[in-house]
Amino acid sequence: MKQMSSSHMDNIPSTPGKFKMEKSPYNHRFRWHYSSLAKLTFWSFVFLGLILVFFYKSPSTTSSSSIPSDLSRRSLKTSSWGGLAWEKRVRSSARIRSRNGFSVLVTGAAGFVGTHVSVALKRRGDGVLGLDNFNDYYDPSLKRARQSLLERSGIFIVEGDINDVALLHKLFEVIPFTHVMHLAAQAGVRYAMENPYSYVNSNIAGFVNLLETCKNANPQPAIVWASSSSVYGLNTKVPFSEKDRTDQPASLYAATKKAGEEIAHTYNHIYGLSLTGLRFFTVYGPWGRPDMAYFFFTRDILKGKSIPIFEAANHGTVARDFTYIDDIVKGCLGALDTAEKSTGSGGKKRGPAQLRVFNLGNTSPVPVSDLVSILERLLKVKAKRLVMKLPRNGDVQFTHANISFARREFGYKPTTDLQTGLKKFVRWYVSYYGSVKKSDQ
Ligand SMILES: O=C(O)[C@H]1O[C@H](OP(=O)(O)OP(=O)(O)OC[C@H]2O[C@@H](n3ccc(=O)[nH]c3=O)[C@H](O)[C@@H]2O)[C@H](O)[C@@H](O)[C@H]1O
Repeated sequence: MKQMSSSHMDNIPSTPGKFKMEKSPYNHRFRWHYSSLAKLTFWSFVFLGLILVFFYKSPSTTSSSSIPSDLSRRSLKTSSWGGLAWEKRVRSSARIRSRNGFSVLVTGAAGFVGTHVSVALKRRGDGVLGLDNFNDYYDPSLKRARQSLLERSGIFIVEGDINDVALLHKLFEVIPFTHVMHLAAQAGVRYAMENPYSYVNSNIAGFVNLLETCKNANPQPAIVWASSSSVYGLNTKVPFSEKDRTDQPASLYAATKKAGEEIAHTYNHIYGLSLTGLRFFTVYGPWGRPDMAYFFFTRDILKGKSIPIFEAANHGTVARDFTYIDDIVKGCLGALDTAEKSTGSGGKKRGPAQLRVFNLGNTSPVPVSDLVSILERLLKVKAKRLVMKLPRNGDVQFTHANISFARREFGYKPTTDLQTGLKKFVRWYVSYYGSVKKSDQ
């Protein structure tokens, strides 16, 4: 904004050079007054124009957030909320319909995990309100389709951003949420090299905004949020345990999730917020993310395009502990159900509060080349494999979860193997995108 106004001002020729002296002093005075008036009018218009431009460009006139425009370019632009009808929809969506049910704010509700978790919560009678900015990191029409799915279950998704402080404040003013399921994030390991600020904006600034609102809320909600298996970074000891070091992230994505875990510690320590971080291990399934390998491999195999399969040095196997979405949903609900209440109120801590981190994985890593073989069988199409060296852009060679902690705390027990889960994914993929030709996402 500042830049715009100064460059605009630089383009206006300076008036003294243009000022033509008149012989008569009266004339002169008249000309001077006339000129001053014209100048005053002119600058008033410029000023008014700048104000108008500011309000037009501003994402929400009620927002007190001051995120630089490049950081918020994919996030705040869709914000539209407020009004009586809007409030009515919010209340109806968040209404609890079962005894001892929760009222849960689900951020990232139009996302892959967010959609599945929201439906599961609603189904058992909890009140669910979604929040999503519908950004275009991947095809927003898939997010809209998920939104329609949620609407059919009576779940309203507020269109807005976790960086919109005024919006978050308003939501907590309307609904005294008992829980927040925080799944809004900038995901994807490799994209962090392309758009690093998006990770800082969503995974750090957005998370802090949310925690600020939660800490001031009365009552404070308990928060369960999505961390990532990527925090184990370059660790070589497997399976990964929550007790292992997490100080050598291999991507900015991982670093922002790790930062989230430290930030969670701080808000728990200072304000008594109950916080549970879930380290998801490569979640896949129907309604999944098109930026993930299993998803775009399916698309490209069907199209007859070659697919890049990474391998480590000396033909080393690259493998992931792929975890099916239904197992992840069970883990999310288990974490919510065992989350203790926050202990603070109105921004003040009243006692120690719960702080937890859990691995949610499948406990059986599968090489990426085996994933491709399963897809080939399910799709009945031979893949054009292009074996490539694992790029040095954030990928790690291997992930494997130790889940004993989640099993002990809330009986987490994944039951879907990759073959079964991919079968369900492929069935969904074909029904959603129709024929091969139409699968042009
Ligand atoms: O557990 C997590 O915390 C993360 O999981 C997911 O990251 P990843 O495990 O890296 O998933 P994904 O990209 O599907 O690659 C899968 C495999 O295919 C390999 N891979 C990938 C691309 C390619 O072109 N070729 C290839 O072989 C690749 O080397 C890898 O071995 C989420 O995206 C991330 O948001 C985060 O949630």
